[in-house]
Amino acid sequence: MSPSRVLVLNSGSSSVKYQLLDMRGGERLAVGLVERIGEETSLLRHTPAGGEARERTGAVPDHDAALKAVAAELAKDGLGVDAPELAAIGHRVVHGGKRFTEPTVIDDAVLAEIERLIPVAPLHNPANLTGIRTAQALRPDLPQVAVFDTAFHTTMPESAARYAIDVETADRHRVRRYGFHGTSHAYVSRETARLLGRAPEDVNVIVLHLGNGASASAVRGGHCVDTSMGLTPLEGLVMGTRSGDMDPAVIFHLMRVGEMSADEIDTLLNKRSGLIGLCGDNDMREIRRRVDAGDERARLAFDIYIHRLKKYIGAYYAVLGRVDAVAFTAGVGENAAPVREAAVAGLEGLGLAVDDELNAVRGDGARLISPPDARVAVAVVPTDEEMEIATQTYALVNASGNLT
Ligand SMILES: Nc1ncnc2c1ncn2[C@@H]1O[C@H](COP(=O)(O)OP(=O)(O)O)[C@@H](O)[C@H]1O
Ligand SMILES: CC(=O)OP(=O)(O)O
Ligand SMILES: [Mg+2]
Repeated sequence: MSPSRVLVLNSGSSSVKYQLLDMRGGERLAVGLVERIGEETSLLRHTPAGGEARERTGAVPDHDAALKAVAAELAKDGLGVDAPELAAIGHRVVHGGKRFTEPTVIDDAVLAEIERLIPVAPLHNPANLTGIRTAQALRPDLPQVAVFDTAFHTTMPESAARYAIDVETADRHRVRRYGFHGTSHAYVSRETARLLGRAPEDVNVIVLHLGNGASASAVRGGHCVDTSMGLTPLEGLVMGTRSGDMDPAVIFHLMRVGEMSADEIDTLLNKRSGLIGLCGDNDMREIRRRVDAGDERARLAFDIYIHRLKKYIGAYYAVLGRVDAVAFTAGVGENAAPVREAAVAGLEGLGLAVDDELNAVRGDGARLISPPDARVAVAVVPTDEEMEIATQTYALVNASGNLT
């Protein structure tokens, strides 16, 4: 039988999430993550199918070491990357620029392009590259496939993708809005249509991907028509550590009056802003705990986060004209009922409402949280970037005869 396993690596700025899947039966053989890479207290959590989770703490200095540790854990369960059943390794790559609109088998030219795009995804593309190079070293014979966060957004019309700046300057430097989290927006918009019992072509959805990074998208009939992230994953919503939208003149002001360098401002806006900059915490669980305890700074941070989210719901409602569903996903969207409640509060005029009891239910699958008679469905739809990457990777290696 031809090999049917796919290993998926989702390398973030300080973490790696991974899954080993058997695509013939759609079975998850192992899932895990390595967190706090580069710190003394890195954590590896590995869960084989049907088995107990194993945790290890201790310094994991970089992504290369993280992947080697992952490979060692897989080997303990007889699922080592040297297994002949492995068909391919699929990688989440955050920035694919304009060139990559589809999943792509990685060769030297693809690697060079991902590297060239580092300045516009400084937190993500370097980690993605390390993941690819380490995986290539472990299995040089296997196809390695890149699935790009930007791909789903390449259908955005020019009116949404262009900034209103001088066209020649923008084109010379490839300045435009690319959008990110596309694998998640694609998967969640499709799953939302399925939840409604309708074909994706017939459904307009606003997807709110609220993780540590966060973005919104307007999806019309299965195609993205607008999204909140731009040239880089800094634009748009308030995030864990990123500012999202602001007047670009803030940067010149900080340079001229604050005497800060471009690099200092880059770090400020990407790593010391958003929720952590506003209140010192970027985890929504901790922020809610502080809000409930009467902490004013946490309250203000929460209110700013919600205000921005609400503005995007309104904007994308106008972009789409008709909205069938609003879907909440990722760590915050799937778990934080108070965020969902506050984001939709007061939007009854748009046909949007949340049922308090349904919203409070904790569950694993996709579910509606709007009242049964609501004009627009509000849903919690868990994302599964790893499964989507595995599906696309497996389809590509089968189609291109790359299976060994
Ligand atoms: N039970 C929960 N309640 C509220 N927020 C949560 C919960 N679990 C996770 N989160 C939030 O989700 C975030 C992580 O989301 P995730 O989608 O995993 O992000 P990323 O992929 O960017 O690392 C955490 O920082 C935290 O704010
Ligand atoms: C693009 C992006 O912001 O990704 P993440 O949410 O994983 O940081
Ligand atoms: Mg994520």
